[in-house]
Amino acid sequence: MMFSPQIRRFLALLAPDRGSWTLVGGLMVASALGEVAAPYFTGRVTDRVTQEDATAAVWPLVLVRLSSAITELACDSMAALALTRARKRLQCGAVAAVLRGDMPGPGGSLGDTPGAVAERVTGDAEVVHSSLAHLLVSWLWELTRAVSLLATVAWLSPVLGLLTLLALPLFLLLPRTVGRIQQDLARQVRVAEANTTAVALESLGAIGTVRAFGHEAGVTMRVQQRLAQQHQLEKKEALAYAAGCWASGFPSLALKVAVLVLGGYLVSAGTVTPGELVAILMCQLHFIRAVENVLRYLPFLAKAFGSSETLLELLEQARKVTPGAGPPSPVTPDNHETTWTPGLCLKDVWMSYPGRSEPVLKGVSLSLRPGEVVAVLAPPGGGKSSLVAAALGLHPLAGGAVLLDGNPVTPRPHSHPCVTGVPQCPSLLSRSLSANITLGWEHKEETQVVAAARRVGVHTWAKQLPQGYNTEVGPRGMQLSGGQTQGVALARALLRTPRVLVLDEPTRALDPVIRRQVEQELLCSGGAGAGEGPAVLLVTGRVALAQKAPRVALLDGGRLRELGSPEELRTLPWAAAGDAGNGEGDD
Ligand SMILES: Nc1ncnc2c1ncn2[C@@H]1O[C@H](COP(=O)(O)OP(=O)(O)OP(=O)(O)O)[C@@H](O)[C@H]1O
Repeated sequence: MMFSPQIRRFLALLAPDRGSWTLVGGLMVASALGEVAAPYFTGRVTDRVTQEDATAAVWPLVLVRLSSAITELACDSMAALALTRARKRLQCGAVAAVLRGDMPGPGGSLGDTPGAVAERVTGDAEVVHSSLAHLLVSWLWELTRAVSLLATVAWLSPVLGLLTLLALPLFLLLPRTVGRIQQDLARQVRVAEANTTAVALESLGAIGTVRAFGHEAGVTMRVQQRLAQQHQLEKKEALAYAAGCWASGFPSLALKVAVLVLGGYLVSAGTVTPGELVAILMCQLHFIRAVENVLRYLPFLAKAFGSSETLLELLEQARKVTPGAGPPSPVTPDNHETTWTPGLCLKDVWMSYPGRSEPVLKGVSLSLRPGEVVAVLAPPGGGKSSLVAAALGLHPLAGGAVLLDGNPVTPRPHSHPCVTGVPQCPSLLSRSLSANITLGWEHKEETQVVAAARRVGVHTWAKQLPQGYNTEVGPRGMQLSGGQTQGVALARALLRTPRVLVLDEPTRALDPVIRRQVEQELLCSGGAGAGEGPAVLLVTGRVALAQKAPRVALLDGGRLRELGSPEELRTLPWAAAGDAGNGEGDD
């Protein structure tokens, strides 16, 4: 049977519980027999009312109804459990796919900030679960009842069964059209809600800056504009809902009249007995109610599907990206030829951002042998962080390749990180200082953690904390200063003894004394000789730091040019003014 992509995605979500759902279906059909029993046996009693054994038809009715009630209870419980498992799968799957990079994270279609992405993932999954927990099971009940009742009518009188069947398109077409409109609107409303939340979170996150610059009115207006857009969509959604209710009521009236007229004729013609007509009329009444309920639940179901669509669509894409054999490299296009060279090699790397007409990296090539240190100097906005993201394999490339010993660089979970980086704004998690340094490498000895911390000046302040390395750093490391956070990120990278260290303005937030120590450490961590220690790619806007490196390259306008020697920096007017532009004095 052909389903719409939306239903297919939803069924894929329920598929792992297909055994439970098959049992739920079986129990539903068994229970629906109880619904059919009432009209059927009432008809039998009507026909036998003049006979002595009229009560003989009553006992089966009682027994069938009783077992039907028990079956219904078992069925509801099983369905509720299966739906809870589906919600867990949806949430865990989405979070895992975002973390793996298979699904867009902040800045993608789920939202601009981590808060917006989290709100979409949990919010969408919650809406789907709460709607479906109430609706899907009830809807399936009504559908099963409707089918059983229609089958009974057709069995008692094929003509009246056919009439009922012919009336069905009237039941379906009108509400379906309205349902589509509702579904579309529901999706738009979810997007508008997420946008409003993103704007509110952004404003609250930057409340200090907003107040300092007296921009409260502007921010409030922005939030109001988003709310107004959302309100407009919700009004349309309410109108569509009212239209949906009307569309589900009108066809039932038409069917009732038709069955009464034709049924009366069939009794007078002797085709059906009066008892059978009573049973048919009762079945019809229940059938119409069941179909009305099926249709009444449809808009809500459509809304639930609409709310989950983006998430399910992205999960489906994520599944296609990762077919069984492990994730492909997110950075190296499939058809790129690889050649074996030791160390890190950026080969003709191109990188673009959506919505930006010009590539941010244009054919960047650079190789670092083990133990080599290369500084890349770039002006503000010159593409430093983009180059670092490319070197770490964190951003898809538009062209070219990033290779380590001839193999594409891929951030793989649970494997030894051969290429490690320190971003310009490192992230800490709400854990202890020690756990933030080890982060995923909990097997490391405390002495190793302390040794790494000593190398970057973290030990000096860490030992003064109330619980030393076990001190909690607070949500997102809020209890540490910018310089301390940068130190932790550096210790984290060094602890892993990587083959390549990629550093983005690694000492910017450090105080001058520690900065000198750390710079010395980083510039020497390459083993001070080719072939030993990690290769270090040091990306910076500070001329004074770049000058200390044995090899220097300039990144400007997306293109990389390596200088003959660091001394050449003195001859560049742009570079000479660079540090002043950064607002950071040289040592
Ligand atoms: N996600 C993004 N979407 C669109 N454009 C982006 C994105 N990230 C960066 N850019 C743009 O790409 C260019 C390079 O950005 P990048 O952050 O790599 O520069 P940078 O040298 O690290 O900047 P800074 O000196 O501020 O650290 C900038 O013009 C920036 O506006």
